[in-house]
Amino acid sequence: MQMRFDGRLGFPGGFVDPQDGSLEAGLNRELREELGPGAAPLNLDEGDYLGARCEETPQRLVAHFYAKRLSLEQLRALEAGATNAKDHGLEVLGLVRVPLYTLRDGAGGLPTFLSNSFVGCAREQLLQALGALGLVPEAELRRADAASRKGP
Ligand SMILES: O=c1[nH]cnc2c1ncn2[C@@H]1O[C@H](COP(=O)(O)OP(=O)(O)O)[C@@H](O)[C@H]1O
Repeated sequence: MQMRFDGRLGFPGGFVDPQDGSLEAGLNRELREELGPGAAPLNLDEGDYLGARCEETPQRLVAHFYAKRLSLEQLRALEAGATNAKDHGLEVLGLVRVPLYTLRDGAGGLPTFLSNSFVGCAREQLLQALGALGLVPEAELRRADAASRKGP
């Protein structure tokens, strides 16, 4: 995920421009702007689509969500290039890895990460992506979600 200019966590992405031609073209343009030219090989397509959520506040919008599983080498290359991205230091303050585990105290790791502030529906999107990509078992996701709502 990324730390945004407003101090909240969110996903790389943004508004589609009329010139983009398609949702995926807009998404891939935004990824290059926020993650740098290293994002070009990612080339997300319709097969990576996970669904849409609607938002009424602070503005009415439909948030389309895509997720793609990367190899560790691909992730490292992205991270290494991200500080050269056009938006780095402006809209994007840095990339963050998400802890995919829960520590023995039942709170450290994913539950504590989920207690951060997220923009829009990004928290729900994160849980959806971790399940859909098979990165965290569904039962563990539900436990982490519940533990993070309980607080310290
Ligand atoms: O990662 C995300 N997941 C879901 N919604 C998001 C995410 N990032 C931004 N949004 C939503 O998109 C809208 C615009 O976001 P942003 O603040 O980045 O654009 P802006 O700079 O044009 O205001 C906000 O309503 C926000 O809730």
